[in-house]
Amino acid sequence: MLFVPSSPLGIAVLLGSLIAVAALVAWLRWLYHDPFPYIDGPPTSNLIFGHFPEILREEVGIVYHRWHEQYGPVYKLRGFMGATRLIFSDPVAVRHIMVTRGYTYGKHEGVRVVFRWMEGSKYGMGSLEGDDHKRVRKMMLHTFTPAHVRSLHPTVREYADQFVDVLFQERKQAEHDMLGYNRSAALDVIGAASYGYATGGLQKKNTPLAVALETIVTQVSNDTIRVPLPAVLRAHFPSLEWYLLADTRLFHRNLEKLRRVAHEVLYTRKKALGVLTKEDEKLIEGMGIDLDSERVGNFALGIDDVLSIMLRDSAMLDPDDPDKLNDEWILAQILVLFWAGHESTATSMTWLFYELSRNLDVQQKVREELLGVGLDCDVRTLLELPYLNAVIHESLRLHSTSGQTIRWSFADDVIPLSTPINGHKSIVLPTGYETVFNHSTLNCRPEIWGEDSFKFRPERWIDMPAAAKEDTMPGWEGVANFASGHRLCVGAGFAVMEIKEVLLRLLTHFEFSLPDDPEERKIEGWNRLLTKPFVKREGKKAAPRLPIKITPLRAAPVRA
Ligand code: HEM
Repeated sequence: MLFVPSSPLGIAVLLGSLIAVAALVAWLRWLYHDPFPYIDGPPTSNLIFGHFPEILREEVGIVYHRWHEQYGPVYKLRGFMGATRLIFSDPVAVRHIMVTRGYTYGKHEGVRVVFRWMEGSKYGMGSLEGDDHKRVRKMMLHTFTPAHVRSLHPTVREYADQFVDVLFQERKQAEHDMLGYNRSAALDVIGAASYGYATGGLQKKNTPLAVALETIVTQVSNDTIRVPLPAVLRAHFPSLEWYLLADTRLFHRNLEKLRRVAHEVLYTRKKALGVLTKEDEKLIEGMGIDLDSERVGNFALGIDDVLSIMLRDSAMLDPDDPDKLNDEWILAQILVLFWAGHESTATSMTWLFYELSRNLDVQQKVREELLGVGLDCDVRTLLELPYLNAVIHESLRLHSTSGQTIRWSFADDVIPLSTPINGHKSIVLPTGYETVFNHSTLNCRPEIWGEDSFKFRPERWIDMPAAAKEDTMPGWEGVANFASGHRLCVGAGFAVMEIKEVLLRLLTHFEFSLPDDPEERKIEGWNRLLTKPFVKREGKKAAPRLPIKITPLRAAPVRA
């Protein structure tokens, strides 16, 4: 039986003893447990947190570049309590782990916990592994084929037009927060394209849905910007999940808002498709959901939004077909799409506007290409514009919003290497080790992109160096941002189409430049679940934002 002291002294003695035992375990592990003595790595003296404090001290990615330069494509770091983690940028090793060995590597339970929190259940794609992940992914891939993505283009165009209108309405402001606009736009787009749900974010910022999403992001990511204790505890003691959020009630309230929206869109669709059951009707009544609400009224049968395809696919399967997903599963994927489909696109788009505002010559060059095809250009033409493509790839290369991919070994394995390390042609990796792929390191390897690999120079994608053409690093079109293998982002094509359409409309109407105040121009990238821009003088605990000056280049369009 656990002895729980009641006096303050007793509690202090208990805590002190626990810390002493933890430190002893860490120290012993540190001294005696290193399965990779032939692999180098930077020293650290932090027994409990290993290299975490050093990683969090500098802007995202910086320290990894230094270590990569010093220790090469494979090195080791220490994690919590002396655990060893391996960092890879060797293409053969990365391909083996991310692509070839598939589900031998996956997400650590502590990471899956966070996905389960945010996706509101255990069925969301982000937290699934193995066969469960396979069947949901199969369904998702079917909804994001290139042809279907192109068919969603008119919806994206509608919101890109709204974006232009909002910027004209607010043009008198001296400065605009580009991150805020992009978030609203991306949320509107994903809501409409996925479920015909009008989130209304562009027209009325801070809608309850947007606020709920933002509050959850801030809550979940707050622990990773201070000392990494809660994040580390979560990773090692996932069963403590609810105790590790500062305000679980607030979290729950916001999650309920998201789940309610998910129910609204699911049952509106089911009604429209004629597959609403008696049980569904009871549930809707119990939740007080109005299926004829204006927000979801956008939908009409025949619009192939993502959810309709999921429901139709599922309806066609036999009840005992293992690929058939019941409502609980589909509800979870609705939340997955809200998360996966808006924050990452909005943040990537924001970094792109940052680069274009710092590089006005590039902005002008891409504007001329866009003016050349005109606002009515069809989606295929838009997707093939070479300079637009180069600009987006270059910004993604320099700014990976997800920062890194971490995979945990679920079984013993032997990892091949392209270049031996201290005579070892491969690494014997036991079960239960963390392998880390820092996107920025993978994207900016000087051996692939040359000495100026940290510079924004879109032309490098037009006249690609031979090493880049021959590069075998897995990823999406030469960048690591969208992960790879069986977890490659299913929405990458959609995200890029959306960014292209937004650029087409925004750059042909406005010029974007850095603010006049030099202090407002100093931007840093810190982790807030994703790598977001922060104004340097406000620090990394402030709200992320990107101040930008917007100047109209022509009169506001008159809409019919
Ligand atoms: C520039 C924008 C985007 C970036 C950088 C991005 C990045 C990523 C990354 C790194 C992953 C892998 C996460 C992991 O390892 O678990 C991922 C997965 C995913 N993304 Fe994206 N994403 C973007 C846009 C989108 C959009 C617009 C959608 C939907 C329309 C989307 C849907 C998904 C889904 C469903 C997954 C889960 C895939 C799986 O687990 O198999 N993403 N994304």
